[in-house]
Amino acid sequence: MYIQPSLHFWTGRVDSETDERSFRYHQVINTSDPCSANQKSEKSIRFIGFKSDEGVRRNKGRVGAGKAPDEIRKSLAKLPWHLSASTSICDCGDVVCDNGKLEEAQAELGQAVSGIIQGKGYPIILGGGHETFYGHYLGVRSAIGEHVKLGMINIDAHFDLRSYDKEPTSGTMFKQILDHDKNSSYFCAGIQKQGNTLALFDEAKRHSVEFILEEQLTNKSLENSLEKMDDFIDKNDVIILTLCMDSISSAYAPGVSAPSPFGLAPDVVREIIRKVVSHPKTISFDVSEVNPSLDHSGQTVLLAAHLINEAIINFHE
Ligand SMILES: N=CN[C@@H](CCC(=O)O)C(=O)O
Ligand SMILES: [Mn+2]
Ligand SMILES: [Mn+2]
Repeated sequence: MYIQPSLHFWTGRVDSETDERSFRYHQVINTSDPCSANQKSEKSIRFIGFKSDEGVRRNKGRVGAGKAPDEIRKSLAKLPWHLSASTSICDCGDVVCDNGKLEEAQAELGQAVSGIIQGKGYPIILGGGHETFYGHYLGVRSAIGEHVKLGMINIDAHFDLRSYDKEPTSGTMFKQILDHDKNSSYFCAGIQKQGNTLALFDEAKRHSVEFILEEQLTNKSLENSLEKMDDFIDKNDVIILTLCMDSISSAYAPGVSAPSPFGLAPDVVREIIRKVVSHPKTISFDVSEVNPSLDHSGQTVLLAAHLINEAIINFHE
């Protein structure tokens, strides 16, 4: 079910009502229909929420991620706005997963994402469990057509290549896509041996997945990893980015279904995001797996908001 956008959660401190250089997100954000054509702005960032944790429930995880979009909005609202007036930012509302109908909700998210891209906007999807990514993908594929080479970059502790024979979950999206879409390819940064069985590593090999282990993604060896990502970007026509918040160390991101004691440091994730979104081939970004009900003092929500802010500041810059 689609819910119209509202400015209800976009509130915060007002340093000035007239000086644009003092503005925060809540003072610049508008609402928009996902399918409305873009206004005159050079760059149009559009949020769409995906209120679902049905994929996590089916994957036997800890539910609560469906509550993340509004919490992330509340945190983002308060951040200073660093872009010029030529960038517009709109909230396009939410898609809600009702009565466990995940496949319908993913299709609906796909329609919203596709509408945003066709209107020349850049979708930033506020998940939701990581099943958000399947809807994200559906929308992008529908907007770009089936023949375009699509590179999917996932920052995650997990491959999410599980079998969907029984049903799709938050752990199956990449297998669902790679099994059917021969023009898509997959790069995963932050993979953990603790988070994936040997069988999942075999599955990754079968699908020619490129990946970097979490232990290889330290500040010291980041350059090398970023070069590998560059090579992946070069091989594709369009890039989409997804961040599974459980890729980040549980010291910084405790509010997730599957926490990672050996997860990535936030500044490493920030560098990867900067690198990927600054590339002109990148057209969309989602942040998934924030679970506000498991969070400590909202720190995972706040970190997600700060990383989204980084993506917005660096988009095609
Ligand atoms: N999106 C998360 N997927 C992980 C969850 C792992 C877990 O719950 O332990 C996966 O299926 O591997
Ligand atoms: Mn994960
Ligand atoms: Mn995941």
